[in-house]
Amino acid sequence: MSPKTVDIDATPEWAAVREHADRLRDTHLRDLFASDADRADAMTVEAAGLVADYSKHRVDDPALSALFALARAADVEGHRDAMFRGEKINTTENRAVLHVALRAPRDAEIVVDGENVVAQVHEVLDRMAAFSDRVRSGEWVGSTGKRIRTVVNIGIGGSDLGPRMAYEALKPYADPQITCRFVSNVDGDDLASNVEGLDPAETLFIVASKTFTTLETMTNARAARDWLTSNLDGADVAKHFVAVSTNLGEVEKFGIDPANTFGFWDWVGGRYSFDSAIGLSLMVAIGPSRFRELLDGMHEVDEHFRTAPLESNLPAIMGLLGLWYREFFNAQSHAVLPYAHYLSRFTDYLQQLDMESNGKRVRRDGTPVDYQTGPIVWGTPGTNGQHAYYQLIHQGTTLIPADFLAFLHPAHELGNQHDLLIANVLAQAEALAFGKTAEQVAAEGVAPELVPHRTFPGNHPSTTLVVEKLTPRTLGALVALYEHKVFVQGAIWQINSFDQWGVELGKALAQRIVPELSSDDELTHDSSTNALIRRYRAARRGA
Ligand SMILES: O=P(O)(O)OC[C@H]1O[C@](O)(CO)[C@@H](O)[C@@H]1O
Repeated sequence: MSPKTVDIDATPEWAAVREHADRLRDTHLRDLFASDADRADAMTVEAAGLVADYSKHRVDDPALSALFALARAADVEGHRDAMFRGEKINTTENRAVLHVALRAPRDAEIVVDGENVVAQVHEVLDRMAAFSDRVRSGEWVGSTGKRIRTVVNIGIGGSDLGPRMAYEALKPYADPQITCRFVSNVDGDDLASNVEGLDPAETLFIVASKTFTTLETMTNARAARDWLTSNLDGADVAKHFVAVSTNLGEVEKFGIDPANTFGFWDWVGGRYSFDSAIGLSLMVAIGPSRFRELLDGMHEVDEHFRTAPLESNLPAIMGLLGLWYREFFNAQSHAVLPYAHYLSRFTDYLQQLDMESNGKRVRRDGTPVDYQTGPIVWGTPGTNGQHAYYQLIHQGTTLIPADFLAFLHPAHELGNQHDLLIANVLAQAEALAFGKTAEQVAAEGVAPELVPHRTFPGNHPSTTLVVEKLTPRTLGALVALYEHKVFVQGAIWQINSFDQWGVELGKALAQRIVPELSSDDELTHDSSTNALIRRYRAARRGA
């Protein structure tokens, strides 16, 4: 059943949130903290080992109550329950949205079209585990009898970003005997540079594609097969290629043994799929039991999201705070700033999760939105960003709400380096919130003409997420937290967060341009595109 579309910005709850935003527009975080000694304690919530301090946000209790009322007016809880029940809430594709089933325990039951999908999930997980164990133990060998040393995942978007991010994040837990590489771009330099120096006899390719028709992935998969067969005498493709896909027919046509194909289902969206068989490369790297820990961390957050009242529901709180700034404070973007070297790919991953889900301009019923939807998500691990773009967050003219991610224990203890890292993340959140007044600057004896330059306005909001340590379990919990945050926002904005029609036009135009680049056919694009194609034709003919 399709959830009813509500004119959310015409509701009294929306108007009430706007009133609170107007009331608080000129209130400084300094004053909010000064007037409430318990603010930090009251605005800290814990779920599945994630502790979130959201006290450095420009809200007070009445504003938060209005936001929770808005979530209820949008029936966030009803949408959430419909998702968990397996209803086809992806209405434009008539699909259920059940990534939560991917991490459900073996004895759980979620029925879609008469089938308990949890049983299917565990059947595939068991096959993935058996395969991973064979590769990790050296029992799986390539054509010449050598064990596998490198796994190359070929995929793009959701079939790349998740396993790539998690492999980087969990490197300290990975088997040192096997290295994973990730090839995604149709730019031939990606594949070429990634296979450089590899021994094909010890290389296993995982072709990961939900549809098994994606131009980039299929082009790279064919090129990888050519590389294998031309560099390894008598190569047996079946021993060096496995596939992950929902399209088993196309996989077989490619020449991959169905026995070495790991399926998933149309109710798993690409950007919600790294905990399905799409995570096979990760499972090979970290092993099945650690992969299970990751799934358990996700499940713990699923249960929190499913059962906690909105007032203590972490994804709901983060989603509502994001919406507060996006719509009522004109914030265009949201920074995610992990103070963890191994989370180098986390924000890339979140970009697809958030921007492909909520970068929408029509509501579920096809009517246009007349309010802001998904923000631009960006960021890199600290402290590098501090020496690059933090200047703009501190003193620029744009409001950029941020999530700081801090871990109490590092993977490697090197002197007091972890203290230095943590001091930096705490200092940044503090500086952004409270700034430095002109009076404070002047009192330090700064020359009057420099005072404006050295003044920090502050009042920049952030959430600090504190986690014990980056482990498979906590990584899973973090990913599920952001998945559900995106869900909450999409539900309030009345959009379908689970389709991605916006990527289609460019794909279709590229298919049209490909043959034109190597022909003399008359061009019928706009004058700019025509001229650019002619320039390319001329350069390539001269090459
Ligand atoms: O797994 P596939 O089918 O190759 O698709 C890859 C990606 O392409 C998209 O469909 C569009 O970018 C993503 O949603 C998806 O993750």
